[in-house]
Amino acid sequence: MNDKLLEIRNLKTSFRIRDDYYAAVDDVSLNVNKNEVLAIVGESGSGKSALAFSIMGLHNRAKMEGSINFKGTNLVGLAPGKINKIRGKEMSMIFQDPLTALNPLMTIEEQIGEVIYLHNKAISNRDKKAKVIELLDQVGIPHAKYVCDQYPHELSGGMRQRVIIAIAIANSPELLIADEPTTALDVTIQAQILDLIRDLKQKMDAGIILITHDLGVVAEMADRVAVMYAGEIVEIAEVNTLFEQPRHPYTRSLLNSVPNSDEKQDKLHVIQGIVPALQNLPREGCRFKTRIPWIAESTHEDHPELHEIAPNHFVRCSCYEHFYFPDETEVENSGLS
Ligand SMILES: Nc1ncnc2c1ncn2[C@@H]1O[C@H](COP(=O)(O)OP(=O)(O)OP(=O)(O)O)[C@@H](O)[C@H]1O
Repeated sequence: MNDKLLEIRNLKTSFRIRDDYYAAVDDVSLNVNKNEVLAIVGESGSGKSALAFSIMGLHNRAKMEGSINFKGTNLVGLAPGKINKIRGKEMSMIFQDPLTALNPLMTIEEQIGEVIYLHNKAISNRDKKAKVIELLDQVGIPHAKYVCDQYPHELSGGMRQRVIIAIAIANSPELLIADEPTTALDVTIQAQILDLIRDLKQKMDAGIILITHDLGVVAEMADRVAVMYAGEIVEIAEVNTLFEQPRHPYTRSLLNSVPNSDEKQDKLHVIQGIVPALQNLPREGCRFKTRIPWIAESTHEDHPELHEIAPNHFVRCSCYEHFYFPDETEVENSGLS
């Protein structure tokens, strides 16, 4: 049986800034299988949302190259009419911020009902309402009939996020993209929402792309993890491998930034700096080079590629073989402190 749902090859998504195009997603290749959670992690600005929006066909003016094969159809360059038929039905997205994703002027029933109707115009009002109530029940919203007539501002943050999830799963999508689905929520609600997503994966056999800053969530939810830096995937591996044997300097830095790490206290835990702005990204050589200047130039590849260093474990650039966390003198000497 072929479990492959999504196959992305050499995807490059570029935005026009003034007179030029700059890639926010660069040479990304990955697969997502049915009944699998692929987590995508990386700092702010690394291109996670740009990748998610590329898959969903939501970038109106970006230039897209490469391919996004979803169940045998290449979505890159697909006519808007065709992608609209897929989006919201076969693939859907849980957005970061429930307040901006919901229409403040429509009731909950109208919003969920609209998505159901869009992909099934023959449905009767009665069946549509029954389906809305069933979905609200499914995402754990109590008093579903009453909530149907409420507006988004009348619900708590956790309840609004559940509505967003109800909308995303209304047509039983095979691929679900969740972009920071729990960032705005408190810890208890967060756990409930994650349970819900896990449930969807199992019950609907869905493939899930989970974008998050939270490595605790990754450890709990993901089957595989892709680490993005400056638009590129720098490491991709099964979740246990990634946590137990991280190889790329950036992955090692991300993991060391988790409190209570076991790494020795006399070493710097976190690599300084931030992802450069899109126009200033280094486009030649190893993009992480400037953040680890104590590592010899000669250890980087001129054209870093992803290498399969063990089955299903890919790392970009050979610098990982020579990487170590520096002591403070080395950082001072390198001018980074
Ligand atoms: N529509 C756009 N036009 C121009 N630049 C954009 C656009 N969308 C994103 N970018 C730029 O692309 C880069 C990647 O942004 P993206 O939002 O994908 O990062 P991210 O990893 O999702 O960050 P966050 O975790 O903060 O959401 C950033 O430099 C961002 O400024």
